[in-house]
Amino acid sequence: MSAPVLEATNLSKEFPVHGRGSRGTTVKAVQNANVTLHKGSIVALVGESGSGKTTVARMLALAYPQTAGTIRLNGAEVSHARNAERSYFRQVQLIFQDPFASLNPLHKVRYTLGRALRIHQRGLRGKELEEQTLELLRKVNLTPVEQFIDKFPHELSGGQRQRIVIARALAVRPSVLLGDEPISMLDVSIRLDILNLLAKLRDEEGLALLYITHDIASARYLCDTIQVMYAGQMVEGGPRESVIQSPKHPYTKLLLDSSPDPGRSLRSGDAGLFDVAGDLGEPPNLVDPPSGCQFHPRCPFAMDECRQTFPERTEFPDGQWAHCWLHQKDRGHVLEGNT
Ligand SMILES: Nc1ncnc2c1ncn2[C@@H]1O[C@H](COP(=O)(O)OP(=O)(O)OP(=O)(O)O)[C@@H](O)[C@H]1O
Repeated sequence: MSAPVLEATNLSKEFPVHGRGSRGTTVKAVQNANVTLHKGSIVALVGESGSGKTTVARMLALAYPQTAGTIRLNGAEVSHARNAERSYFRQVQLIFQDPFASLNPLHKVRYTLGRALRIHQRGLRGKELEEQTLELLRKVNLTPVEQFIDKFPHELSGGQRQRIVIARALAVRPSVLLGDEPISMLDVSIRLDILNLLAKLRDEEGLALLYITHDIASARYLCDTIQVMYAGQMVEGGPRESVIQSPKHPYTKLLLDSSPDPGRSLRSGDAGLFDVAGDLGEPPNLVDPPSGCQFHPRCPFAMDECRQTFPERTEFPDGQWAHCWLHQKDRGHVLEGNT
């Protein structure tokens, strides 16, 4: 495999808690997270609400400084010198959940995209600017392009707005897209179209993508690699089918069991698709998280070790890995079956 485009190692984030009596208290939002993104490949970061996915994305986008850990873009550690940051911001683009909030309601598509294009190509104007704007609209499948270029955000549907947000990100020719739940606020009927667009951008533009979701079925549909987060800790990861067919962490198994059948065809148009069903129970309080593996209070297989120490990473032959004491204790077989 080619060298990583973006690589984060042992990233941690603690947020200070404000208020009376909370001096020195922090929310341990992310602990020792590793993410590696390659050109032409999509990694899913899957976990329930509050597991730290957005915080990881924001650290990767330099929107939050990390408490610990390193980020490397094309092998070079991220420097906070102003010029270096500017180049980083161009190469790493973040796409949010809500396409309406991401667009200025007073600006037409032509202005929004033109402005982004000129960030990368300062002298761009006139016919060339128009041509490149139209080309961006084609790339995100908003055709016939003439119908869209002079629209305001409120004249577009949610899916069309998210395509404009993606086109604006592409305008600066990034190498990495970070999509934070990019389909979760869209109508079910168009979610698949946006996932297909992201897949096309991976294949045709060679982008490296991080796809953040609470829904493992959409991760399976889109992504090459899946990583699972629980309460700020990365608990499992690996090639998509290995993680889905043979989860190595009890939390991944719970997510799969609570999800609408991830094996069901996404072409079925099932309205419930991409929404986690079932009761996953309460995630822990990250101000005072459980010791050891944070999943242990909910884990049917919890042992003494789980309460004491977060387990080392166990590697499996096909690139799958997990942090779970079951494997350290040769008890991984208890996870087999029923997924
Ligand atoms: N700015 C902040 N200040 C304090 N705590 C924060 C801040 N941002 C996030 N947190 C806390 O960090 C933890 C992780 O939050 P985060 O938003 O990263 O999770 P998430 O998996 O993206 O969830 P969601 O899908 O709901 O956005 C949560 O406990 C959250 O309350």
